[in-house]
Amino acid sequence: MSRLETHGLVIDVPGRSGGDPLDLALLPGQVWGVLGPNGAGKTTLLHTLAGLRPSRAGRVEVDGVPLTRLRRRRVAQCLGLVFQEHHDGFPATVEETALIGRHPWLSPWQMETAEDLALAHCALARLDLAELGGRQVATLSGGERQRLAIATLLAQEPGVWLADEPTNHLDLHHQVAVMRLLDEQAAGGRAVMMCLHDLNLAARWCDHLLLLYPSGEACWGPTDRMLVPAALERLYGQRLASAEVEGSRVFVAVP
Ligand SMILES: Nc1ncnc2c1ncn2[C@@H]1O[C@H](COP(=O)(O)OP(=O)(O)OP(=O)(O)O)[C@@H](O)[C@H]1O
Repeated sequence: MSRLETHGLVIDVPGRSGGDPLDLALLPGQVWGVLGPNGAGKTTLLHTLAGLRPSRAGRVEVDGVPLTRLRRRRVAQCLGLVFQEHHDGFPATVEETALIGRHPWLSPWQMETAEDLALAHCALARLDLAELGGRQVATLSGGERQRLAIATLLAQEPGVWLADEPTNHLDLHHQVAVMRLLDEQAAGGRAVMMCLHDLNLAARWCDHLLLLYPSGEACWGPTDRMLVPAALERLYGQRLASAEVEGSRVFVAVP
């Protein structure tokens, strides 16, 4: 189980002069949603948290240790990232791709063990991909490809899940299944942060929200304190109507 913290973190969004410093604590058991309009910096934030991009100021810490001091292998054991776009570098099957999730746990040149294979199969089955193990990834549909990315992270077993629009390309059933999976990960002591465009998924599944404005302004806190219609309307530059449905707040954009 890992704890991810930022101290005075200013993400490096090209062309943006400033940005509120972020002092976040993503704790085991928490599910954070990152909301903001296109270009606000959500992906940049996730990539910065994963150590894939330098920050402009401040630092990211995993379990109290600056990310920059950790070896990449250790980072990959602690943090897992579902990318918004999937680029397949070389031809691979679904099973081989899920097994990549086990690489942070193997020594250099070590072959995957039967246990690694079992974990990959279990992850594929959890994402309804058991039947597709032998298929080339390039032949998958968009939703299948997205579920494979999540299955690969499940096989990786990181303490912190960073997911960039995890419901991209997914039908309604699989959207709920993936949100339930992320919720279970948190219930099992992992920490989850995801970028979302769907306010209703954020309201239903996230216990904390970070609102990123295009200016670089940011605010964060428990979901019930952040789902203020006026603040959300300012965030998106969009009028919203809201209602309570089965105990959840639901938002609809009003043309
Ligand atoms: N390599 C780059 N060169 C120039 N501009 C970049 C680069 N990477 C990101 N940007 C810009 O930084 C801004 C933030 O991008 P980012 O992908 O973090 O936004 P986002 O909030 O995730 O958006 P979306 O909701 O569209 O996914 C955007 O305006 C984007 O065009």
